Amino acid sequence: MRDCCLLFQGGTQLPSSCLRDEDVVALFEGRLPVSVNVLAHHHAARCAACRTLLVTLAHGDALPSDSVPLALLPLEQGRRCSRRPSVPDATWTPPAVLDGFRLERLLGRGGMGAVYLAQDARGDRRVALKVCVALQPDERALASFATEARAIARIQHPNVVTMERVGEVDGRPYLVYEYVDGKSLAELRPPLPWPRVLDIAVGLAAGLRAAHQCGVLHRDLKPGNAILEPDGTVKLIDFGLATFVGSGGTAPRGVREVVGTPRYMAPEIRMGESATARSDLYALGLLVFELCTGRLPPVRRGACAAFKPEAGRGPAALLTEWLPGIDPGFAAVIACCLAEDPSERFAQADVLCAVLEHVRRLVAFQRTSRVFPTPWMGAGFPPPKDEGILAGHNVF
Ligand SMILES: Nc1ncnc2c1ncn2[C@@H]1O[C@H](COP(=O)(O)OP(=O)(O)OP(=O)(O)O)[C@@H](O)[C@H]1O
Repeated sequence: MRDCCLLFQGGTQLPSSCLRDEDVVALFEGRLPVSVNVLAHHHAARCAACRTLLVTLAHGDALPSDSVPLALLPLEQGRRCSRRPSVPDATWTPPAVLDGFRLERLLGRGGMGAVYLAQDARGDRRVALKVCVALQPDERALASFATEARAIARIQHPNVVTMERVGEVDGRPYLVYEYVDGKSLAELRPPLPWPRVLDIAVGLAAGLRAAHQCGVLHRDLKPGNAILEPDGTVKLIDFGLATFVGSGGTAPRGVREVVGTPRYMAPEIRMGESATARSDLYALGLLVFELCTGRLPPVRRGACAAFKPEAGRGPAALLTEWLPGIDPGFAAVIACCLAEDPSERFAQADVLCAVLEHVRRLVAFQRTSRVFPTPWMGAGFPPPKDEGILAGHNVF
């Protein structure tokens, strides 16, 4: 039995004792005001008992009997959270030391905040710290920080950035993540060799699979929101526009909302439909197509302002035309993600992930078979020297 709680009496003081069960339930049901939500996470960051409880509940292992299932939480009803605001002109400058973290340099700045490379309080580890730098943080920015904290706290996976702490300074929320020492996919110069992109695609799909299995839709997958480490591991970041899905796999619908980055939005999202796992898979398909070819498939605007592929030239045909050496299985998988009709895409990220892994195994097998000839290989050996998985491409 945990102690009684001072946290929500007034909601402004820093919590000094543990979260009550009803407060934890309210937190997961999205009923806590954003400012109190931040305080709760702040407390949990320092309290092992509450952190364990939150993480356990977030993974759906043990729900209090009177709570609704996590998968049914009505989190964003009524909130209009369309696009991110553009970077504000006048911004707040954080102090050199923020809540014990020494800020070393700016890593990136987006619509919701600035991300710094920082040293943790003991000075022995580097972290990435995102802080809201708007002069007057509005409800949308605060909601984005709270959403990101809740989303990433649920997911523990090597292809998703890890959240280490949530806090608030001068009324501004901040988030502390593991520092991913690599390049965002937006910093790479496509086209990349397609076997390399196949590896990246497997990592992205595995990260999405982990998120979807925890009931989280990313809704803003794009090159700037994935970081590639030198060893080839890719990690999803920036869950500020995420949402939480019901058992049907569809985001709850409040007001009509168009969420995401227009360039990578699925056609149904452009038309105001709710996000699903399949809309995340569409964004993944576009991203992978762009990495392979250096451009997006040509589109024409349809009557409903949805993007439609040019007649007769679907993504698979374009990929094989632009990249004659691409594995046809890989091209078909990308094309399936890019189907205009969501029902023609893979139903779930785990299916996509399994298919991509299968394609990668086949491609590797074909290449090793050619390197190590067997009697049934016939006259085509040796194969032409080309790029490939075995050649160990390095995009850095
Ligand atoms: N954990 C991390 N490790 C290393 N770099 C990071 C990390 N998180 C973010 N960054 C860097 O900071 C940049 C901005 O991060 P992020 O996308 O989370 O901010 P944002 O304000 O939500 O941006 P946007 O509005 O463009 O999506 C990223 O593109 C990346 O370069």
